[in-house]
Amino acid sequence: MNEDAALLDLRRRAHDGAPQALYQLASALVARHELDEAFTLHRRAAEAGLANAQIEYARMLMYGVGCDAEPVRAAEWLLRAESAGSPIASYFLALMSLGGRTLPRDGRINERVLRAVRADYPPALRAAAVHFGRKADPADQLRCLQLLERGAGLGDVVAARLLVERMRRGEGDTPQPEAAADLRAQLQAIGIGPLPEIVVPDYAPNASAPGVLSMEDVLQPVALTAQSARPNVATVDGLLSAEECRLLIANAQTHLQRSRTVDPETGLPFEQEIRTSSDAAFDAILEDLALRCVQLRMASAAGLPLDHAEHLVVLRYEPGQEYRPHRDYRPPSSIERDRPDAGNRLRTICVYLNTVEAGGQTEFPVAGLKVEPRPGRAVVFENLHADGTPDPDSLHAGLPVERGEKWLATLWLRQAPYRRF
Ligand SMILES: O=C(O)CCC(=O)C(=O)O
Ligand SMILES: [Fe+2]
Repeated sequence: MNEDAALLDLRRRAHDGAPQALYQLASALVARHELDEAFTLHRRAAEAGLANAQIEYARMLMYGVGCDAEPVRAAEWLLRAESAGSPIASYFLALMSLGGRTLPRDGRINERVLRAVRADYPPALRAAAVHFGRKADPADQLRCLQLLERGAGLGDVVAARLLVERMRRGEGDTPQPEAAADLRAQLQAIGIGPLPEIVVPDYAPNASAPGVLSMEDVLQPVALTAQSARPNVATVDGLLSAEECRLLIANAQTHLQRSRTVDPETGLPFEQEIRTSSDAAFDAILEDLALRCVQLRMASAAGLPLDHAEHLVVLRYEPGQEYRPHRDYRPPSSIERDRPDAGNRLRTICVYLNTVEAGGQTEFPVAGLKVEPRPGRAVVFENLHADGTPDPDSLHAGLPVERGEKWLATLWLRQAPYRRF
């Protein structure tokens, strides 16, 4: 059956309003980006009590897909699905609660993640694996491996890639080069190549007790080292673990495109020679719990709540590629087009994700400062003066990569909330 005939068939079956048929039709319409109709159909199936539809409807409300974002209503629908027994609803409630805006950060976050882990929901397995992977206790390291294995076994390609790296390197257990090579070959067969070699020598393991899942660990304060007062630049080593760096790269690889910048005249994005990297911008709807945790860690190192952040961007520079001197604050025309209430870009945090063979430093010419890329290291800087006006001294550049490649994760944080949850 071709696509249109399949859709026609779904329409015919949904005609009498059976919730499962409405849900299936709505899901097919989402895949075809026919979002307004999908939204209405998911709502009807949700109202008829179908838990999967309640979750999809809630997700559309959460992210503002096919509608205006209404996180409070999204949470209400998730609570309904959760009380009907859905562990996936619990997972999304945990994801929302961690943001701390729509739902409180209470003791239920971990309980909810655990419920989704026990139900073998792959995104929950992945997030829990990355969490336990940051704990020093050998039992937690083993737990991380087991969770990655479960996820990989259920078809989670990112979990499989993280697992390969651990097995090859003997992270968390003795090295298993043959099993790693087997799994790598399976991934290669579906077109997925190896991740860069990443070691973070100096990251601080999570401080929470061994064996305990404590997702709020990502909010722990970190001590920054001042590098310059004018402009205000600080760094912290080992903010992200090797696994978190790999997670970002693995997620970004499938979404890379040529980087663009904003035209100061029109406020519209365009390609130009100032920025020659490729990047992946993570739309809110691409964000899962593991990615959200990494972003929370970054925002909290930058001293601001995650809801001040624009979308996460992961950049890849190849030899010769660079980001020429620029400032991150945006021209008024561009702010007007994109959430003016959130104000301008107050602060930037960039985390280096891999070892660059040569080049690729972040340079702040006014301070005469060059920050060396090193996996897990973050650089945080102010783009505005204390009174909120643009600080031209915040000029900075990603120097050309000379050898190897450079992967970088950036969050631009606005003066006021930008995200809805
Ligand atoms: O590549 C770098 O080191 C700097 C990146 C940067 O300036 C940005 O993402 O805004
Ligand atoms: Fe920048």
